[in-house]
Amino acid sequence: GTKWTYAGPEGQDHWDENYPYCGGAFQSPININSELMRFDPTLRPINVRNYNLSPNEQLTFGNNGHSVQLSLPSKMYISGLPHYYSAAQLHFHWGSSSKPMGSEHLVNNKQYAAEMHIVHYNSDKYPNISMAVDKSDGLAVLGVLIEVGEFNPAFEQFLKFLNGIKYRDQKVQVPGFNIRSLLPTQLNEYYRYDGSLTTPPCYPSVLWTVFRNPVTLSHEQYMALATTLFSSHAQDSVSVMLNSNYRKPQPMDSRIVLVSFKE
Ligand SMILES: NS(=O)(=O)c1cc(-c2ccccc2)cc(-c2ccccc2)c1
Ligand SMILES: [Zn+2]
Repeated sequence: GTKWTYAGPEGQDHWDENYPYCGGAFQSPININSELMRFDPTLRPINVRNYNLSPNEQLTFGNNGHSVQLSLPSKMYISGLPHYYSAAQLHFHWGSSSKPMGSEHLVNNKQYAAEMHIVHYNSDKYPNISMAVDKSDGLAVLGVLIEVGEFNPAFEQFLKFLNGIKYRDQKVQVPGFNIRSLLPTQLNEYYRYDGSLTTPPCYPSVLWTVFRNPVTLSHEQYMALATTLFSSHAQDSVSVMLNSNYRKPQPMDSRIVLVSFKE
């Protein structure tokens, strides 16, 4: 597709000029506001399956110019949702060194330092993610809010490779590890709503699950994520830093947020 950025002439306020869904309904992210929450006792804990990957498995960790993403094998899946959803990839959104606030979802107007998304597709109905990405019941994304605090050894298992993917389209292979260790302890406490991809083409195809409890990165880990990467290619004459890669909160329209916990 055409180029898009988070700021400037191809920035998020212009995405709808080339990607009409970005100006449509059911967009993500949102500000998850207490007034719009409704407790739903039917919301089951999220079950993650085959997330404990062997170190013999190699995962591709790459800089796609808009984020860093880790490819995930489709044998990983989640249940406890209306369908089984198989994993495809995980990636991040973050702020900058001067502004350590770059999460996409806000909770009662609080923006966190960063956010991790684990993208899954409805493998009951679609053979692969490309067939699922633009279907209303196609995707399920797990959102994990990230705040600066304790050092996180789980994240270190791939953050230590960041220097190998400083520039756009660079990739490295990283040994598999337990992806469950990236998630918060309680997978039974989360926010649920119908939304979209938070990047172009913004298809309204995502069943969002944002966990209530954040995980932490140390200040050094956060700064590594926020200051190492470029959105430009290694050979480009002009280097462009990759940071503040988050979309602003979108209109709720008639949506409410279902909540799996009482208080
Ligand atoms: N933020 S997100 O979860 O809505 C998201 C999902 C997918 C996605 C990926 C595969 C299949 C289907 C959807 C890709 C991105 C993305 C992030 C940075 C750069 C380009 C694309 C972002
Ligand atoms: Zn994302």
